[in-house]
Amino acid sequence: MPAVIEVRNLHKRYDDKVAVDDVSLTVQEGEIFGILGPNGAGKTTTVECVEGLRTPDRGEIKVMGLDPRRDRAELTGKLGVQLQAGRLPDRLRVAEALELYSSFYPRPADWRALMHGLGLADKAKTGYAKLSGGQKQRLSIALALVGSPRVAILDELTTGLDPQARRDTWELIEGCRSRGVTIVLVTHFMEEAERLCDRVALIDAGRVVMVDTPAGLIERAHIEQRIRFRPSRPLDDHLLTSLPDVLGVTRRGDLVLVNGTGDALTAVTAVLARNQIVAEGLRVEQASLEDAFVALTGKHLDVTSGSGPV
Ligand SMILES: Nc1ncnc2c1ncn2[C@@H]1O[C@H](COP(=O)(O)OP(=O)(O)OP(=O)(O)O)[C@@H](O)[C@H]1O
Repeated sequence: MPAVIEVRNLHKRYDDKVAVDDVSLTVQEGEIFGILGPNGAGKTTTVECVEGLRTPDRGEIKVMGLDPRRDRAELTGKLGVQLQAGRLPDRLRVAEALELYSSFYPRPADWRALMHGLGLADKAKTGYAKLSGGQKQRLSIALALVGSPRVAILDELTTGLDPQARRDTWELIEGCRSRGVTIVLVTHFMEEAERLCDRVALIDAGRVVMVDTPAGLIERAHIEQRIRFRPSRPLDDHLLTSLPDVLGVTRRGDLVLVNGTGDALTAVTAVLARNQIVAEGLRVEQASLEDAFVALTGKHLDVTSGSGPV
């Protein structure tokens, strides 16, 4: 598959803050490529350089063989970019915005179909300022896709959407992929990355930690078991972290989550029994992308913006 985006040794700093520190990425034609990482990892800066909105300090970027800054005019129409919130005039109505944007492109998509597909039809005559956060978000996705781009870059695709709208949006994005659109998806929703992305780049502190399929990342993190339970008495994590089969221990409320290799379950239950601790609600689960992220970076993603199950 040919590469549609190539980023080589990208560096970008803001004053004394290094935001992107030697990032290299290749996005192949027709894939959904996820960029996943915690807040402040440098995801947005990276894609803004790819979009030509920021000038890198160093490095090389090619989008469909073009330079995002020098060849900006030529890229318009081939590259769809999701607008950040609040970038439209307050009184511009949904249908007007879509019709206007579609008029900018030589081969636009059917904007009415996009409006329906994103659940905005009943808001066609509503001004931008009167839309809810989720509706603005959906409009920004529609505007990114209305030019029928070959490549779309979607930053925080479903942030602020309710579970149903999030699922609908995922379907829409899958529909785009099946029509051959290449999609770059910046997200910190693990479930979204796992469901949609063909490959994911894990980014942390301005660097690419690893690029692989979601399943490949999980495999590379060598997590074979994920055990969760509620201890009947206070439990010192060190009892578990000192076990050779345990890769990591995290807490979620009163739940203890243990990632481990093949024999972790036996080792954990033995140590709990020795300490007269009952593992209430004990479950062994399949490792997720989130577990892989923690194992590979030693960090949790910031999930304050609500990556709960949908
Ligand atoms: N215009 C700016 N001026 C100064 N610092 C900035 C600017 N934009 C981003 N930064 C800093 O650069 C780092 C990377 O930010 P960036 O927005 O690229 O990260 P991100 O991974 O997209 O984060 P988030 O998920 O929170 O959007 C952060 O420390 C951020 O505070």
